[in-house]
Amino acid sequence: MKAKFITLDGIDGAGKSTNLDTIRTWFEKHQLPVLFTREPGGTAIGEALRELLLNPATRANARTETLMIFAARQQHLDEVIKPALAQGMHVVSDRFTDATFAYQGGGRGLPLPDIAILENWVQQGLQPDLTLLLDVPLAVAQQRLSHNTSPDRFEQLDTNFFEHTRQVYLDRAAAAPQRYAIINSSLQLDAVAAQINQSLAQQFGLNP
Ligand SMILES: Nc1ncnc2c1ncn2[C@@H]1O[C@H](COP(=O)(O)OP(=O)(O)O)[C@@H](O)[C@H]1O
Ligand SMILES: Cc1cn([C@H]2C[C@H](O)[C@@H](COP(=O)(O)OP(=O)(O)O)O2)c(=O)[nH]c1=O
Repeated sequence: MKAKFITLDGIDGAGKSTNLDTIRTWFEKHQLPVLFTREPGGTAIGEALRELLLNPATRANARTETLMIFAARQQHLDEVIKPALAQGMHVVSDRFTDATFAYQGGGRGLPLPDIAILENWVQQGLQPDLTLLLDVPLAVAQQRLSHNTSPDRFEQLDTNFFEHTRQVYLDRAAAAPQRYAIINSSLQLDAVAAQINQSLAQQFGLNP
């Protein structure tokens, strides 16, 4: 079986961290070799850039921020993702380029075609086989994050920012439905897990 590249994305508070366990359990159950990684991050350079990106004291403008994210992504692809896929390991990345279109494009307002230029330059056509898009209305995400006492630089942003972010995710999923599974993440955890398991099973041609 050709190794698959799967990404997990969605606005802050959509439930990515929580549902990573569901994905781990699914791969264990089916005894498939898998590497879990994340963006920004996944390499020493990427984690150092992540620190900068998420630090509320950092004042990168939207273009600087985008270049830092793609710098981290280039290293992540070359050092981690492509070698793992070449060795037959499936890769699950907690966030990938959809987040840049959604946050830097939708949220910060950078033109989406500018982001697509960097995407092409860095990825050279490599795209995820499947993107699990955890979708929740903003009010649900905000309610779920309300206990968070130390929000990072992005989590401090306002409702307007996240409305646009969510909309870009949904637009991208609508434009390429074969690549995306939109997961209704406002449901109870077991119902969210069932949708994720179903999408993974379909991608691999296995039982949920
Ligand atoms: N389906 C769900 N129902 C109720 N609460 C949830 C659900 N999914 C996640 N949560 C809670 O919402 C909060 C944010 O979830 P988290 O997984 O950290 O989101 P993200 O990583 O996408 O920011 C956590 O407190 C988590 O326990
Ligand atoms: C990958 C990526 C992340 N981000 C932002 C979204 C998140 O708010 C933040 C960190 O990601 P996240 O994985 O949500 O971290 P945590 O679960 O620890 O809060 O980085 C972008 O703005 N653009 C990107 O391309």
